[in-house]
Amino acid sequence: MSALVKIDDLKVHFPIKSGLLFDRTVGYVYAVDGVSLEIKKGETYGLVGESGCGKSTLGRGLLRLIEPTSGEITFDGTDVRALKGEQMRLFRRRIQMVFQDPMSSLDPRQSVQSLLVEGLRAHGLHTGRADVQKRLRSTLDSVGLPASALNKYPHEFSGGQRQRIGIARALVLGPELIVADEPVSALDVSIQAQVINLLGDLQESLGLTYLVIAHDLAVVRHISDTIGVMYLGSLVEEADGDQLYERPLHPYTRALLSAVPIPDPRVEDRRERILLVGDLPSPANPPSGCRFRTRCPWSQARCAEERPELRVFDDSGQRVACHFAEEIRSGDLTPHEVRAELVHPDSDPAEVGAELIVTRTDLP
Ligand SMILES: Nc1ncnc2c1ncn2[C@@H]1O[C@H](COP(=O)(O)OP(=O)(O)OP(=O)(O)O)[C@@H](O)[C@H]1O
Repeated sequence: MSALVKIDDLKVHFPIKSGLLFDRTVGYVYAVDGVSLEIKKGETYGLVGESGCGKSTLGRGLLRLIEPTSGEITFDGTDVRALKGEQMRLFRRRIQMVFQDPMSSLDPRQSVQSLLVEGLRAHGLHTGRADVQKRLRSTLDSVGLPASALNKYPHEFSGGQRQRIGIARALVLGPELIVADEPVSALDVSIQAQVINLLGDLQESLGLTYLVIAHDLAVVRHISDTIGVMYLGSLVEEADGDQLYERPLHPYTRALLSAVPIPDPRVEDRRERILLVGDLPSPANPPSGCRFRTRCPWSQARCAEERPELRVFDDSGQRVACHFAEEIRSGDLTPHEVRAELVHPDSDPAEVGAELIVTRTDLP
């Protein structure tokens, strides 16, 4: 499969302004700080990480809703950062966004028909009443809503149905890539699966490519061909979906995975548990070297001095940005704190003084 999207060393730095007229730049928020990745045609790329790590900024930077500071973005062979005027408008039609909270992204005063027509009009696709009606009905049908929904308003629908309208609004323009930013995190768990299945069905029938942004690894697991893990503006690991779960290499990925509950108590009791304590450092003042080192139980002097590159780990194609991924995996490097007794599921994390706690029950 060829790459539909190529992002190379993308940086999005927001200036921090000060002074009476806010005319003095006193620093930067390094929201995205050198991310490179590729999204293949027809695949789903899941981007995960804690709140504030730069996922949404990356998605918006890709669409140039936020102007990147530096780096390259190629979409279907076109240099996105060089696009202007009409070319930019055409490009925007090819990529659409689906947002987290359908209620706040849909204007409550507009009927579904008017919400869908708005996009068509903005892109000059509002040609002929009969054609438009046909297009709207078939789009609604593809997201599992009846044609009668056209004359209703967002508040008349349930949360899951509203997200279907959000998806219809993106689809009506016939995009190739959909950037879905936390598409199900505002929905009840029972409804989440329905929306995720719908996204999967649409991908199959329409050949869509997705960038799905989520803070929850459980959400991206079932739909992602490739998963990228972000931490403080950087990609720390990237792998095929299954591979990432079977063999997480980066300490941060291991911590994220250990927070996902496993329904089987026999597995749940035995597995590795890494509790991340402490807040995400400020992206305005990131740690030197490896951004994760201040919360990493395996950090060494080198981690403060040298920022690890996202490098290919072995011929599986898995990539990891950690100087010591091999040593951690083989067990040659032991974590600083082993406080197994305190990470029993009933223990209160507030009692735990250590920065990070690791049990090593099922490590190699
Ligand atoms: N327009 C902006 N101006 C200044 N700082 C910003 C702006 N947008 C985002 N940031 C900062 O950039 C960092 C990354 O934010 P971003 O929203 O991309 O993270 P995220 O991982 O998507 O988190 P969330 O899931 O909470 O949206 C945060 O520290 C945020 O405060």
